[in-house]
Amino acid sequence: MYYSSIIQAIGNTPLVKLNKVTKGIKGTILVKVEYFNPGNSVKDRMALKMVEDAEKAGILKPGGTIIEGTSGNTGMGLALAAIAKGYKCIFTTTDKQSKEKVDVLRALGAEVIICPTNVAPSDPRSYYCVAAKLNKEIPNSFYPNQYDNLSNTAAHYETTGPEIWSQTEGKVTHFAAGVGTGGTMCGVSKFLKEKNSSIKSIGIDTYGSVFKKYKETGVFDENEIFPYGTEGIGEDILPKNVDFSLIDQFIKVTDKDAAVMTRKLAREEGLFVGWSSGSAVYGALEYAREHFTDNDVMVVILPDHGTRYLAKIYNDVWMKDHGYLESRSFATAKDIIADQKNGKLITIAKNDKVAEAVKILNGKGISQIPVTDGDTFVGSLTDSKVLKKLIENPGLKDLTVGEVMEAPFTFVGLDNTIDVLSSLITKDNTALLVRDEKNDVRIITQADLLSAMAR
Ligand SMILES: N[C@@H](CCSC[C@H](N)C(=O)O)C(=O)O
Repeated sequence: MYYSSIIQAIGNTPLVKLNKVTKGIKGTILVKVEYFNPGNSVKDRMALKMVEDAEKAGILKPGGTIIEGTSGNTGMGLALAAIAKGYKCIFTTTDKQSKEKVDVLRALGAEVIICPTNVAPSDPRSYYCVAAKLNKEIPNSFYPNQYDNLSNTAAHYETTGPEIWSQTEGKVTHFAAGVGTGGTMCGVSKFLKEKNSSIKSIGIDTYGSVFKKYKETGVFDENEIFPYGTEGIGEDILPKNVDFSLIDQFIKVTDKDAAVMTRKLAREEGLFVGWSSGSAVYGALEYAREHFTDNDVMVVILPDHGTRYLAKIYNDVWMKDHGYLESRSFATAKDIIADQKNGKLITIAKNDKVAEAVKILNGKGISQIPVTDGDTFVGSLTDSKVLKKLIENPGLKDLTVGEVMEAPFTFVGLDNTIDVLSSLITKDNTALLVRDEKNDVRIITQADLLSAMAR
């Protein structure tokens, strides 16, 4: 048996269990290793579909030129489709993307124009605008526009989703993927949720991108936008392929946590993957650590291959220059809880009275307390906020904790370093929770961080 062209080898990628980085986490975490596609990324699937749908619609004609704005991987997929079908390619990309990606695009015969990263999407210099302008100027050209072209979502609805369903024999309970154009996330989620509506979808976002805030508030907040390093996920626009109703929640992952996890995937699991794979696994494990039972099965998409990041995250000098590999060792959450005198977590039940909570806060000399409902952490109380509310309304003490509580404290990983932990403590999130090696939940407060820094 043989394929008549390399593009027929797209899809049917393997599903592999994670064994080491999941230590202490319940359930099963499986990764779909998309670098097995011929262009070494998940984007081959949608690139081929966008080209074939355009051909069917008569938008892409023989001898035509494909013009696309890409962080690299979609370009690779389009270039393969173009070679198989006889089209030319011009890609615009940004100056933050790795040199290896640009080199591969050029090796596949494409023309590549590098545009500035730090300009607004509507700026004529942006890679979106330059691609759109070239499309207007060049006769017989086709601009797929992967962000708003729904063939992108359809490709994953037709291929990636069904593969995951059959590879897990319908046992998948959760799906996690980085969100950039939104096509992978939403195509797979749509398919899986149609099969079993209780399947949860976790979108992985970056700091500097608008998705998480938009999902939680419905507001497109420009203050969320700033330059970030992670390539291929996160956005400063709302692509039409992102259907927020198909994504149950977003988790943001820092560039550093993603980079460090990517290297762990290579060294501990033998998965030589790209930077956004680290984001996806880091975020997925954060979710699983907090929510999973033994029966849960999560599938996480690993979008691309490590060769694209050899000069970046797989290079120790680059990692140190970016503060991702510390030459001096920073304390981690694990060190901080090991130094706590009394490790036992004090909690209050959601149905207890506020008066009882105040008694515990005073009696134990603590400033904040997590609120539970059975085994679940559903909220939090902080002494200064409770005091302020009681001054405004003394009758509040007879209400239940559930009626006055704030959002639950954020869960962190045992290996999070003090710099990451301190960035997560804010006036709205005054403490952090972490599961220790025995799976008991422990609390880390600002006072713990201060004493760790003093040491
Ligand atoms: N804004 C992102 C890229 C979004 S998705 C693009 C896609 N992965 C591609 O291969 O073209 C970034 O900052 O990288």
